[in-house]
Amino acid sequence: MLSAHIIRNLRNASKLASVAGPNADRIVNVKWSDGKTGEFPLIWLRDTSPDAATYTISPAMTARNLTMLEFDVEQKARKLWIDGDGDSLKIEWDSGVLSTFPSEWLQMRNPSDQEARKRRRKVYLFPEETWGKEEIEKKLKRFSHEEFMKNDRVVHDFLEAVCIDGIAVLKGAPQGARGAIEAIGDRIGMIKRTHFGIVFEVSTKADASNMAYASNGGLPFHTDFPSLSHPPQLQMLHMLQSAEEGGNSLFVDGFHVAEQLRVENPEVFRILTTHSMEYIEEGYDIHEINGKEFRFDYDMCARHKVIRLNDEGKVNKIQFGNAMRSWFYDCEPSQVQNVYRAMKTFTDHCYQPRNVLKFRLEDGDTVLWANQRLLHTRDGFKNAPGKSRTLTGCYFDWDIVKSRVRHLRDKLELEQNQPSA
Ligand SMILES: C[N+](C)(C)CCCC(=O)O
Ligand SMILES: O=C(O)CCC(=O)C(=O)O
Ligand SMILES: [Fe+2]
Repeated sequence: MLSAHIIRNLRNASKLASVAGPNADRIVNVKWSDGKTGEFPLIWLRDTSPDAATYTISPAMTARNLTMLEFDVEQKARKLWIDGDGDSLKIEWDSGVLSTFPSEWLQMRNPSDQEARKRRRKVYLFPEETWGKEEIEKKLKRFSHEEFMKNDRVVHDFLEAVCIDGIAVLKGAPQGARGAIEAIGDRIGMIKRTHFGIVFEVSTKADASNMAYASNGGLPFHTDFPSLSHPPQLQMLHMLQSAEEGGNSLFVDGFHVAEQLRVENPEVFRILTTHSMEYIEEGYDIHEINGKEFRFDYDMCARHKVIRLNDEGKVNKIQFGNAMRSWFYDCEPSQVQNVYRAMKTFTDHCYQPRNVLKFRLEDGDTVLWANQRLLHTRDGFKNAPGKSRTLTGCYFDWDIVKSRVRHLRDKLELEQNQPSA
């Protein structure tokens, strides 16, 4: 949908000066009065034409009517011209459809403008930099829980920080009151349910279903649920009752550690990016669903590389958890020793003081982070008499979190907003 922000820009857009083509490559050349130029593929102009024959646009949906089965990708235009004193490009197609492309519409989508393409790529909200201790201590964003609950701009800024820095904090929810996770979850959109329920509670329990529930001991750095082939992409924890001593939260940017290893220890980097580790998680968890106690039995098994690279060779996922790591190494026995050396070096890097962010969640504080980027843990703790350290938590997936950021950019008319159809 065109937001008011875009409509306002439309009025300020510079005028179209001329149109030429299509040429032999079926490119239409456009010039603006300020000297800017644009190369627009003719078939793309037909396909994206902002009109009711091409798109169904209603308040609840924008969707293309054209089907690829029927779409003639060789179709031609009868006539192209600049209309309304340079306000728009008009194209009359052989089929009879008439398209109108406002000047600003073309400028924002100009396929030959590198700036426009760069701007567009930001829509994926990928992190641009990794961090070590010093960087994150300077830039870690903290917002008031109360402001988050009532101010959409704070929701946007908080979630944007989580996308870019991989972590952000909400301070000062009502102390000792349950329901913060649910309330924040509603404000974000949709919690991701796992075999530990919608909202889980971290406290020391009998018949613990997880190491975090088993004792007041510290835990090793891990990402949650390497046992799943699609582990939750984000994790949130809220401190209900902090420990008397210890129980600090520790985080490390796994992307940063991976980049260090790429430079400082290429052989370890090679092993961790090529050798899959297997993780198993067998047991059951009892949690509440719809007010009733619910037991879920599971036998999870998945394999991941500790460091996963995307097609361009950039680090894009980290999975590691020693508690669930299995006995199976799908390689020649002679390679196993080096796999262990690599895991050990990776873990040593995670614990290097230059990499670790450590802070204490006070009662009423919440932290949200990227579970496929950061590794996290807590240190050991001692409870005050009768006061058992308790956190509540849940998971999210990026699609929901990023959708919320984009939606708010549109709703609040923020400058980062991008057009849809
Ligand atoms: C936090 N909790 C217990 C719900 C899940 C932890 C998953 C893991 O240990 O990988
Ligand atoms: O106890 C904590 O602070 C964190 C435990 C943990 O690793 C988790 O909940 O995933
Ligand atoms: Fe965890």
